[in-house]
Amino acid sequence: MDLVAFFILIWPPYVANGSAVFSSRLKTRHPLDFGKTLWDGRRIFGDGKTYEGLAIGITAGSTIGYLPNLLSPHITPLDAFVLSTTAVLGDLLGAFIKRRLCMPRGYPAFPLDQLDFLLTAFLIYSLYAEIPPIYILAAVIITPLIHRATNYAAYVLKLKREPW
Ligand SMILES: CC(C)=CCC/C(C)=C/CC/C(C)=C/CC/C(C)=C/COC[C@@H](COP(=O)(O)O)OC/C=C(\C)CC/C=C(\C)CC/C=C(\C)CCC=C(C)C
Ligand SMILES: Nc1ccn([C@@H]2O[C@H](COP(=O)(O)OP(=O)(O)OP(=O)(O)O)[C@@H](O)[C@H]2O)c(=O)n1
Ligand SMILES: [Mg+2]
Repeated sequence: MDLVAFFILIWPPYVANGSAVFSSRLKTRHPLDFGKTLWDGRRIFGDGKTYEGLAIGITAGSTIGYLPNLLSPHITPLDAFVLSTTAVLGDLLGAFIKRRLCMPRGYPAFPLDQLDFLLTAFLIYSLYAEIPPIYILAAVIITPLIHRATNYAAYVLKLKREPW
């Protein structure tokens, strides 16, 4: 397993998902679903998914997420954009599923919260590029542990309302 290639692949989705929480510091935010509910009376995505979070996640993931390639080129800027955009969309899909399961915003849903963004990014990326299966296995094992640590850090920094 090429550890550098592995890191370079998971970094754009990590940055995209991790940086979206910085939107919580903004004065005004706009929910992606405009507050609308579906047939079940539940919000489409909920207040935790905003245009601002989406924009920060895609921008940071495509830029900061690409930076390691300046030292060791493995993926293109377009790849970093695809991996970041699909990561934030995967997080959105996770929220959509949680709302359909009647879980309120912030309710813990293991392993959906931990893996929705990464597996969505990997799935879409693998439609046009190859991801070694061992990378997927390694990512599925380490990401929930890192997610726990980063979410706790985000909670301490008052970026998140829950420590999970
Ligand atoms: C590396 C190992 C083994 C452990 C990490 C230990 C640790 C405590 C790291 C702390 C990193 C840190 C200082 C984080 C600051 C707070 C922060 C931004 C947390 C982001 O976490 C939020 C969480 C939301 O997830 P959810 O929506 O699913 O609930 O995102 C989880 C993110 C990941 C699992 C990916 C891992 C993310 C990182 C390693 C850091 C993300 C990088 C950035 C945010 C880049 C900085 C961006 C800007 C705009 C400055
Ligand atoms: N597209 C996004 C993603 C995240 N966030 C911000 O980042 C925080 C943490 O994201 P996450 O943990 O995914 O949201 P939750 O509040 O846990 O909500 P959900 O139950 O819908 O996942 C959100 O509360 C929100 O402030 C955002 O504004 N827009
Ligand atoms: Mg969450």
